[in-house]
Amino acid sequence: MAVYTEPSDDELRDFLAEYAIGDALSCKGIAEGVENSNFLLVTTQGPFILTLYEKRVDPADLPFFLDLMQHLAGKGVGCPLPVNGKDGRALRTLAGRPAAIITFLTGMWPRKITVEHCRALGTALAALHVAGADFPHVRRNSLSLDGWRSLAASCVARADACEAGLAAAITTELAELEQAWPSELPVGVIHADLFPDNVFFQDAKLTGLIDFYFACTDALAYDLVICLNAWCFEPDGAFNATKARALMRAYVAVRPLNQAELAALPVLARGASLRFLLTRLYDWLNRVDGALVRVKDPLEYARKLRFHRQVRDAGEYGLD
Ligand SMILES: Nc1ncnc2c1ncn2[C@@H]1O[C@H](COP(=O)(O)OP(=O)(O)O)[C@@H](O)[C@H]1O
Ligand SMILES: N[C@@H](CCOP(=O)(O)O)C(=O)O
Repeated sequence: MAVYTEPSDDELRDFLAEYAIGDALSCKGIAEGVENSNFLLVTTQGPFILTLYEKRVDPADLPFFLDLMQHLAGKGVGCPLPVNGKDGRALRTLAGRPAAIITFLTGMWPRKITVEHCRALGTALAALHVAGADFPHVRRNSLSLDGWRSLAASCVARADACEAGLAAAITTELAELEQAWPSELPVGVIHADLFPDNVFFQDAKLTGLIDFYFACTDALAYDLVICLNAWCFEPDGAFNATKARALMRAYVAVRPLNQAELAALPVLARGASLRFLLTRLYDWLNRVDGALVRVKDPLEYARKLRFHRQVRDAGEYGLD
């Protein structure tokens, strides 16, 4: 559950008075998510999502995220739309945090991932990359090598409290990725956090994508391996080659990978594992007292990292 900031009734009333979205009927904290405080706001015009942006979101990046949703929705990608206030602005302040209201997306995220979900995801991810090709803004990925370096520096001294040997594993991996990280791959807008809880389905049909608050400009194939990690491993940690093949093949049917991208997949997958290992480890080591949030398991990503370290080529992910 993620509610870090709870606006008072007065703050909420004054905030909603800036919008023409009907009268508020209820506003309840949402029992999901990790990064921001989210509320289901129901007005006489229907449901909306109210988000207060928290620690990992730089307020200067918010126009990028909100414009991106607008751009993608305009190209037919299912995603929420920012709601403008009476003054035409989507972004304002609530309870001392940057805040926005976005439209409510119907559907549910899948609790039990199937091969069909992975196939639909591959198609949707490629469509997102194609639709983002002419998005005019650029946002550097703050959670790539530079970000991993500083996260690792702030975590390694205490990492072995999570698992013996974790500090050494992180240090070794980071040093190797510094050498091997590819720099010549096709880049564009990536979602960068397309986990199952950010993809909605209704009756087995993918209805849309949410949570664009890590979106940035980076290697498109990196986005694909983030999904590979998040969707193609079983709860017991086993890699599911059938799900991987479905995801990968659906993606390349819309946006083929070039030879450099194919060759880079195992290294990119290691980077994607280290990225989520480090943010989870940071959150695990710095748990916020009293926050309604479920801290995710860093070791899940330590195990995925170990898996990718022994992968030789993209064939093992279902691509020849
Ligand atoms: N536009 C939306 N439509 C419907 N539900 C949403 C929408 N945005 C967020 N949610 C709900 O809020 C939850 C948390 O949102 P998310 O953006 O993933 O939060 P966080 O950025 O904190 O991880 C989602 O799992 C979903 O239940
Ligand atoms: N997906 C990340 C955490 C970010 O949470 P989300 O609710 O924004 O998807 C992880 O699993 O570590």
